Amino acid sequence: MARANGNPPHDDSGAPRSVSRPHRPLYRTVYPFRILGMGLSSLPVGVVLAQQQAGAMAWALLLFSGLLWPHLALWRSRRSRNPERTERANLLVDSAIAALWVPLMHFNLLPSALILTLATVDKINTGIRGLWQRSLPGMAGAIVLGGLLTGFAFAPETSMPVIIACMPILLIHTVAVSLNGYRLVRRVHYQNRRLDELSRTDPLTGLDNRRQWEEHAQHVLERQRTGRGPATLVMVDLDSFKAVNDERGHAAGDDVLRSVAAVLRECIGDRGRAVRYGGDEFAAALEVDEPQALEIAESIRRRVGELSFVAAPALRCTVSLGVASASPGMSLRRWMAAADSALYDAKDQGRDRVATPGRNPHAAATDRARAAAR
Ligand SMILES: Nc1nc2c(ncn2[C@@H]2O[C@H](COP(=O)(O)OP(=O)(O)OP(=O)(O)O)[C@@H](O)[C@H]2O)c(=O)[nH]1
Repeated sequence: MARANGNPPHDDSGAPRSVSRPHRPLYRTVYPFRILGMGLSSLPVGVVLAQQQAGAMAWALLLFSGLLWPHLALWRSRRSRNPERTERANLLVDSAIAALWVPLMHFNLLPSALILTLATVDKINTGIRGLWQRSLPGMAGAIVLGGLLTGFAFAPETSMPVIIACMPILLIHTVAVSLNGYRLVRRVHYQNRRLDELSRTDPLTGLDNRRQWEEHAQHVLERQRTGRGPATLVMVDLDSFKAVNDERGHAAGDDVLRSVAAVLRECIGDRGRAVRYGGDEFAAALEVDEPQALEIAESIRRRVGELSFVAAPALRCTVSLGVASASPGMSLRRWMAAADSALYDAKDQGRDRVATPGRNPHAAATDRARAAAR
C-alpha cells in the first residue's frame, strides 16, 4: 500500500483539464488594432492636410501610414526569424509615425493630442513592460524631424470639420481597446479559477487532493460531533497493484487508478467525497451510517472486480476496503487509523473484501454479498 495523493473541471475520464491555451503571436493581436488606429487617425490628419493645402509628399506619407504600413508591419513580423522582436520594433515605428503627424499638422491641438495619446495607449495595451516609455524618444525625435521639415509651423486651432473627423477614432478605437482589456480580464479570471481548481485536485484521477479532502472529512466529523448526522470512513486499496505496473506498465496502472476513481465517484454520489490518499490507496468520508457505508463499500468492491480495460482485456482488479464509523469526539487521525486497521485486516484475510475494525472480515458484508450472489 503506497501513500501519495488524489474534483475541478474534468475530461471524460474524470481527470482535470489543462489551464493553458495555445500562444497567439503578438503581431496577430496587434494587427487589427494597427489597421483600426492607423486607418481611423488618417481621417482627421487628412482633413487637416486638406485645410493646409498640403503637398504631394504629405499625402503620400498619409497613404503609407494609413493604408500600407499595417500590412507591411505584418509582413515584416511574419517573415522574421524573431517575430516577437520585430513586432516590438514595429510598435515603436507606429509611435514615431503618429508623432511625425503632429508637426506635419502644425500642432493642430485636438488631433495631435488624440494621436499621441492613442499611440501610447496602444503600447500600454500590449502589456509589454516598459514599451510605452521606450516609444517616447522615437516620438520626440519624430516631432523634431517633422518640425524641422515644416519650420515648426504652429496653428493649434482645431476647426469643426477636424473635430468631427476625430470622432470615429475617439469612439471606435477607445471601445475596441476597452473590449480587448475586458477580454484579457475575463481570461485571467478563468485561468485563476482553473488554477484554484487544479490546486485542490489529484491530476491523475480528478478526485480531491489530500488537503481539500481533509477539510471535507473534518466537516463530516464536526457534523457527527454536533449530532447533525453520521460519519463513516471507507479506506480502499488496490490488491497487488505493483504487479499491474510491473507486468503491464505504468500507463496501464494509471488507467486502473482512473477507473477505480470513477467507480468511487459513481458509488459514493452525493453521500461524501473521495480522495486518492496514496499511490493505489483511496479514502472516502461519507455522511452515512455504518450499514449504509458497508453497502457502498461492497458495491465499490463488486464494481472494481467487474472493470475491464480496452488496452489490457485480460486484466482484472480487486480492492480491499476498511470501513470505520466515527465515535463521538474522535479526531480525523484516529478515525483514519481505525479504517486503515480494518483495511489491513481485509488484506490479511486474503484481499478482495470489506472489513470493519475488530471484526472478522469473513463475517462482514463481503461474505453476505457473495452468498447472496451465489
Ligand atoms: N501507475 C501508477 N502506479 C503508482 C502510482 N503511485 C504509486 N504507484 C504504484 O503503486 C504500487 C503500490 O504497491 P504496493 O504498496 O506494494 O501495494 P500492492 O502491490 O497493491 O500490494 P498490496 O497493497 O499489499 O495488495 C507501487 O508499485 C507504486 O509504484 C501512480 O500514480 N501510477
